Amino acid sequence: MIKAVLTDIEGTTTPISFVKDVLFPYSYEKMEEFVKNNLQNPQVQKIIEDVKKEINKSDASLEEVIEILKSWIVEDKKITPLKELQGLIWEEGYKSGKLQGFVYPDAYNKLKEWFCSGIKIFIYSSGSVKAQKLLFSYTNYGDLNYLFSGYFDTNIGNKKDKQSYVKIAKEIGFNPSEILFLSDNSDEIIAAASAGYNVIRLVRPLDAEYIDNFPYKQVESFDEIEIGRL
Ligand SMILES: CSCCC(=O)C(=O)COP(=O)(O)O
Ligand SMILES: [Mg+2]
Repeated sequence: MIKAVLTDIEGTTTPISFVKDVLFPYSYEKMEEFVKNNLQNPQVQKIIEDVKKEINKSDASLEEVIEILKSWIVEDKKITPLKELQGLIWEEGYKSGKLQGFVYPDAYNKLKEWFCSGIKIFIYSSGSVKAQKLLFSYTNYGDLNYLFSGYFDTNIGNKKDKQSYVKIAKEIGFNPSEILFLSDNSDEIIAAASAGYNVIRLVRPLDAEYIDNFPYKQVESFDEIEIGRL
């Protein structure tokens, strides 16, 4: 019996285009100014040090660090210090009204239905926990954070790594067989399934295609998910 849902964001609750065409360009354009204006912020200082560690170059200049961060955005690298920094940059965008999170209507309706029936809902995204909370604070349906019992990002591990799902199950206190994981990414689906989760792959028509002979269920919308039937 499913008692908890763990869901991805990009390509699952939210269109890929919102992340790639709105959030990423915003962080790219603001990166240099934000880092230079926030050099006294201990979080930014730690992020800069983490980037230097990641590239194995302890004497990298600030300019080099900024260029690396920007190149990671272009390459859609899911590297933790970049994701942490993007969360800080997007905060100003959401708070000023320049950014508004988007959640698909079917995802909103189904998440609300599950929440009302006592299913615990958790988020697992490569975006930082701060970025996740911001996106769901400022959506087309208002603040949706009341729906969620917890949030996970790459600090718990890579989304394509089975161990990340093992750790999340332990942390949220459910057996993997009681959890349904939702994502558009087939590698993430396979990793979660190998940890014993129930899984469904989202195939949003504008974002993805059905994979032939994929061994797990694939759906276009949350409307097609009936938890009681799994
Ligand atoms: C939390 S909003 C930003 C999403 C993001 O930065 C990202 O890389 C999306 O990855 P996901 O794991 O949600 O597919
Ligand atoms: Mg995704």
